[in-house]
Amino acid sequence: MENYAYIAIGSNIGDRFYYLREAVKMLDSHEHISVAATSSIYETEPVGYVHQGKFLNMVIKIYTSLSPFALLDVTQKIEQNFGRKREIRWGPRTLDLDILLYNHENIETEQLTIPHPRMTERAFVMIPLLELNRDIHIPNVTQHLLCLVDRLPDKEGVR
Ligand SMILES: Nc1nc2nc(S)n(CCO)c2c(=O)[nH]1
Repeated sequence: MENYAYIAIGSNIGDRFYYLREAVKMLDSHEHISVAATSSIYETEPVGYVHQGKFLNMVIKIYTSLSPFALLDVTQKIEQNFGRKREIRWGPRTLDLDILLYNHENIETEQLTIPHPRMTERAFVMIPLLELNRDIHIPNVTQHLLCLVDRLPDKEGVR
């Protein structure tokens, strides 16, 4: 299992704890995936489409020999297994699995964008993620911040 990935898990319908626990169990029981770490479970106010119930959110770290697209296929099958219907795009769902990071890779296709495009705007993702790894490197995000810093005019020491 030479690759690692971080996956965000959310649910805001039905037995939310059950859906989160089962999703982790199903991922860990996959022959090409092993769950290395799980964050605490957070209850969070819905963002985006606010007329819906509170979510339970968590983030897990996995090791996998699957490619990012094969991993996406597994996560989508698990969502479907729990009756995930993408009726309202931002609407309520029994289970949501989002691949946040896959090694240090940048992937941009119709089906899959990694790092997840909205992850840094979402406390319900960033808090559990930082709980697992406070030194997380988010490709193409931290570099923007670094290049901003580079743009500051040279200053002698401020002291
Ligand atoms: N708090 C919270 N709000 C959300 N809005 C959407 S869409 N989602 C689904 C994640 O894509 C969530 C979520 O998981 N948690």
